[in-house]
Amino acid sequence: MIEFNQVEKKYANGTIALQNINLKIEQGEFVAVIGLSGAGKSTLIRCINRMHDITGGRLSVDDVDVAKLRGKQIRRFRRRIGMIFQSFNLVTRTTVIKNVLVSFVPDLSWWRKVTGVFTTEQKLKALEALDKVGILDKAYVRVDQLSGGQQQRVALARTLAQNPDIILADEPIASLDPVTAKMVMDDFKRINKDMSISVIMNIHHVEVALEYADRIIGIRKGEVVFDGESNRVTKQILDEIYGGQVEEMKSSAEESSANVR
Ligand SMILES: Nc1ncnc2c1ncn2[C@@H]1O[C@H](COP(=O)(O)OP(=O)(O)OP(=O)(O)O)[C@@H](O)[C@H]1O
Repeated sequence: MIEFNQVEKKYANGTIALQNINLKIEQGEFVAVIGLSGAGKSTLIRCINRMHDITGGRLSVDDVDVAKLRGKQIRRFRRRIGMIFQSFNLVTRTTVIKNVLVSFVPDLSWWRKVTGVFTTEQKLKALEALDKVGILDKAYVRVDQLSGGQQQRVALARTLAQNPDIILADEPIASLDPVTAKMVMDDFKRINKDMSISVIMNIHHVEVALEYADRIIGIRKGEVVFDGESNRVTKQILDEIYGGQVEEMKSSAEESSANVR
């Protein structure tokens, strides 16, 4: 379980990005974090794996106080938490399978690190992860020959290969067209349900968030203003989260999906 207890995050320049955050996220939940740009969504999910240090309160993952982890402990802790970014973060000039195998580098003996020789078991695990996201046939294709959606699936496979308990996803579909975005969201949903991996996703597309996530956390100016099941989210709640800008956002989203078509 991920637990935020009166968490605060103040950046060095004095910006208070999060305050009074109290949340409990059980293993296996699919949570979407929504809110306006600058509301604190990225900060919230990046505190979970210590990409950002909190400045107040307590944040724990399975009773481990995240702020107290040091050196090797942080690296070990992060092995349990996959991270997916909008920009995929892949090495595009090499093959898909090599990108997935990267997740095993921390486990390699020093000579394997130097020679870049992976074990047969690791190669099989990498192929298995690619199969789980439906791109096994692309294993030996160079990443720069894949579409954006396929690249995001490679990133997802790389994360799956590390066998995580939690996947943090920071705007994973922001640079994808609506059809591809849906396929990637289907992957997240399947992984969440079949493997009981918690998914905590920061997402701008409200309709997608409501369709896929079981739980919505609405953030406004660094504070949680809504926390509940997706099917409880009303227009009034969205107005509270987005400060009455929902209609405006919907029409600009419709415009951009019309452009894609
Ligand atoms: N490294 C940083 N240093 C100082 N302030 C920061 C830093 N990162 C973010 N902030 C500020 O913290 C607040 C929350 O930012 P954050 O990126 O978490 O918002 P967000 O909801 O994810 O926004 P977006 O949807 O645009 O990504 C904003 O006011 C932002 O300007």
